[in-house]
Amino acid sequence: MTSARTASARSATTADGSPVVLVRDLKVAYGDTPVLDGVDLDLAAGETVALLGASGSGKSTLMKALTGFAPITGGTAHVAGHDVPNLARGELRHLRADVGQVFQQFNLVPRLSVLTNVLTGALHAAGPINLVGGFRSEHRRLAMHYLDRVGIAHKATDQARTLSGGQQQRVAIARALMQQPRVILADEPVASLDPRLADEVLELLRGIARDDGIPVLVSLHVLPLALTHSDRIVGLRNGQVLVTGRTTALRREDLSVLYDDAEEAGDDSDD
Ligand SMILES: Nc1ncnc2c1ncn2[C@@H]1O[C@H](COP(=O)(O)OP(=O)(O)OP(=O)(O)O)[C@@H](O)[C@H]1O
Repeated sequence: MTSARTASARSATTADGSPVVLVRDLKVAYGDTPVLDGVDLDLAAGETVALLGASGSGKSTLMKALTGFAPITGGTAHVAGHDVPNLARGELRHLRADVGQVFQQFNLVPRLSVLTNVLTGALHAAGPINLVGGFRSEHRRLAMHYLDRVGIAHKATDQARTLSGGQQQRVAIARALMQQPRVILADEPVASLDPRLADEVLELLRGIARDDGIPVLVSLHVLPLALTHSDRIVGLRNGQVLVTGRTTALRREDLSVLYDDAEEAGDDSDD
């Protein structure tokens, strides 16, 4: 039987010290249509990498490819020690247990308590058999620890549906942490939040990367948010990496090539 692991983050580098995520020349195609065409990506312990690109550039597909949900047709992708393109079907569960995911829609169960929602994160690793007899006390302690980590322990017994969007996203992040992931992939995690809450949630994710050592890949539509809340930026255009570099070395103008034919890359305010 699987028992709750300790609250400390597991190593965010592989045994030889290489990045947790190492992608080279990755290609993804749906049928005859290429969607990713030669993408390179590294994610190392402690860093937050913002993934930018116009709608349809391939951001979600890249995230899906890293968790075995997109058809990889070439290149290599190592994620938390898993050789993604060559995984046997039964190994996918282990890959997905090592990858915490956060989405635009928080995907909480509205009528369940905040605590129970977080506890479901443990199922990724433990499997449904551990539902029999309910969650163990170690899991409950761990869930409270992570609720405290995201600043929302006082809401533990409230129904998830009663929380604000920003609070719900914090619960979703706590649920991802409950997996004790080796990496977090956050696909447009603040697209439904107002600018102040977006800042808070992105700082929370960055703090988790920095303080807990779990690298975060976060896709964003809004350039100023990426420039404020990331250590590095990877910019996709038509399935290729067009811009990449340390965030402090990039200016908004450097990134405009990602959006030349697209809508305005966005601002971080609604006005
Ligand atoms: N299951 C699928 N079958 C066929 N084509 C797909 C599939 N999923 C995505 N695509 C195509 O792949 C391209 C990249 O889509 P993707 O969702 O990765 O872009 P994105 O950068 O995440 O866009 P957005 O910012 O709008 O979410 C698009 O042209 C899309 O139509």
